[in-house]
Amino acid sequence: MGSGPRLRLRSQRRDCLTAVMSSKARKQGDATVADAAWTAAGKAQPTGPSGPSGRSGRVGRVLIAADKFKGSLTAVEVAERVAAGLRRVAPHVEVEALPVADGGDGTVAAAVAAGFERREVRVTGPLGDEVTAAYALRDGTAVVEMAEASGLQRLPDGVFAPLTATTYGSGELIRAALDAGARTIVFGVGGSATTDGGAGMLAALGVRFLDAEGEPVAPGGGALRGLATADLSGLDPRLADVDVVLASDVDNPLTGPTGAAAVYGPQKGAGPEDVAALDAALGHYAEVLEKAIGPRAAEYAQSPGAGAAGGIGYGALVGLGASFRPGIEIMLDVLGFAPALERSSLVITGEGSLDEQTLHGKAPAGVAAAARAAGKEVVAVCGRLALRPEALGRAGIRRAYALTDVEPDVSRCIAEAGPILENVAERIGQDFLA
Ligand SMILES: Nc1ncnc2c1ncn2[C@@H]1O[C@H](COP(=O)(O)OP(=O)(O)O)[C@@H](O)[C@H]1O
Ligand SMILES: O=C(O)[C@@H](CO)OP(=O)(O)O
Repeated sequence: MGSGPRLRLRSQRRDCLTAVMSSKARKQGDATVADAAWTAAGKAQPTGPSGPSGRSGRVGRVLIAADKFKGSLTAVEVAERVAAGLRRVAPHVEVEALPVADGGDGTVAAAVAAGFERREVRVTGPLGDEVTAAYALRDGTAVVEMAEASGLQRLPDGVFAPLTATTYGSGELIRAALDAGARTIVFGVGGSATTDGGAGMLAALGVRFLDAEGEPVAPGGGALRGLATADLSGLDPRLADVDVVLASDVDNPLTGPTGAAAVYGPQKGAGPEDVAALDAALGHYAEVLEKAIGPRAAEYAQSPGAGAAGGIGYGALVGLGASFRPGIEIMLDVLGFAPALERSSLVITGEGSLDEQTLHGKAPAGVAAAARAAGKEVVAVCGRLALRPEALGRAGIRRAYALTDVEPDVSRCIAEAGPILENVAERIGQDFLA
């Protein structure tokens, strides 16, 4: 496995959303300016809670670094609503928004909110139809999100295709990033409709996957059972000079009981027989690749992240020379989280459901770990909360605020997520900022 690129943190880069919010804050009077000066001096006041309410006295800039609430709010909307609620009770407080993502769907949107340029490309969707997908580009770094081309969100009418869905479009997105001159590609994976081991992606980048008759195998993971040879000689030569970082929030191997098909196949519509067929097909695919490129192909199949997004992690490790990094970790670097953290004293993170999964490398856990290491106070917002206070505390989250605390009817929480989140943010403002 190659070593990952050293992405430099860009100091003081303010994102578009932040600029909007800051200018709004400035309009609210001198108090904000005074507060901004105080935070700019980098002298974050001690933020330890001073009472049962968690009120911490004077808090400097607030950093909102939350992921989306899947199914109800994008990460940008979460940031906007939280900022609006905070302002109602603490208009003097300066707020900075840095929507985050962990490699799955929403990753390009987070990069764009942080100032990357959004580039759209027509690519092949999971069922072979054309879709418009976007990647993000800034200063030679491209953020490519496989879900943009090959995600569940791309299935027309939500009809699953566990055996036939292809990652070909993800390869086309990578090709577009290469055409644009990217030197580093952060390849965010997750939220996929596919279980093809990344064969479609590699085919789009020049690898030939042939059956016993010498014909290209059909798209999708199911057809990999009939794979006879893999020819990597036509792989796009530009990949040799580009650092590819596999950004994933899961570290599953390619196959077996914790592999791509067994764990994530069912959420793509795979029944037990499909799971068995896909698992066998992926195992066979790895054997064919081992014949083509040697034992490292077998080693990669066991590597963390190989089983991400239907095995596209494996395809990226084997074919693109990618290095694996936990998605939220690399994305925090890409988004410029460290400097934003430094100028803040309270961090608000969150996602739709704060649960056990959150603790295993999802965005709020990554944000909280980094913020805690920097001695910052962290609270979380979420649609639903399924973690006990002790578990939150271990993750570095002082308190979590759920929409369902305000509105017990979950369907209303989803339908009216924005206004309810503003109310929740008001409570945070009262507890920590007023
Ligand atoms: N507004 C909301 N109110 C209550 N629950 C929500 C809301 N939005 C999302 N959720 C819950 O969060 C789940 C999505 O979790 P989330 O953490 O956003 O994504 P992931 O699937 O990556 O874990 C939804 O299935 C739903 O249960
Ligand atoms: O696409 C997938 O197979 C899974 C794992 O990578 O994604 P998510 O974590 O979003 O369920």
